[in-house]
Amino acid sequence: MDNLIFIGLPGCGKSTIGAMVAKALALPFYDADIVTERLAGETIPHMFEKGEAYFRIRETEAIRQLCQKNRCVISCGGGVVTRKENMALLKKAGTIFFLDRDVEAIIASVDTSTRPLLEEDAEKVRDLDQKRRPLYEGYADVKIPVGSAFKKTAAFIVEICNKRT
Ligand SMILES: Nc1ncnc2c1ncn2[C@@H]1O[C@H](COP(=O)(O)OP(=O)(O)O)[C@@H](O)[C@H]1O
Ligand SMILES: O=C(O)C1=C[C@@H](OP(=O)(O)O)[C@@H](O)[C@H](O)C1
Ligand SMILES: [Mg+2]
Repeated sequence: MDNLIFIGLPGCGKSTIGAMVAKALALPFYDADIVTERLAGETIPHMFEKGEAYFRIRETEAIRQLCQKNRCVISCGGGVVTRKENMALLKKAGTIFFLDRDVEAIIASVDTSTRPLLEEDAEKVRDLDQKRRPLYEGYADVKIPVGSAFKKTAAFIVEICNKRT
């Protein structure tokens, strides 16, 4: 309960900004992708070789475990919104922040080699944006615009959190 949870497109800054926010608020930080890799004992690209469905099952196991935590910062993988089960768990576990970064900015900077769904083609972020935007918007408690300076975005989120407590 009472966790800060980040969702949004791959490359929008969830992992980086989540870690910054956790540090500033002196809260534990968990990256769901890293927890998934640790639980499964294999990398994300390796899991995707067995199919996206296999990765999604492993991802849900990580989300289930993370949702037991209290007062932590949790950065999810971009596709967490594709399973209702994940979002039912996360909704109960804390406040959901949708990090909304311009798709073109993501395409210009994202590392495709570690993200199997982008398979060396960052343009695929456009399709993901079309499919997932309604989900990100629908599940968000708070929508945060992300500019080029992640530090500023993190500081803005910290300010919101400090005002709430
Ligand atoms: N401090 C920063 N300021 C601006 N852009 C950054 C910074 N750190 C990383 N990036 C860019 O943001 C992209 C996404 O970061 P990441 O946190 O991994 O996103 P996500 O976890 O949402 O996929 C990276 O590809 C990188 O180009
Ligand atoms: O958008 C997606 O479906 C995915 C996003 C990735 O996380 P990031 O959003 O941190 O890149 C990772 O979970 C996996 O490659 C699938
Ligand atoms: Mg990430």
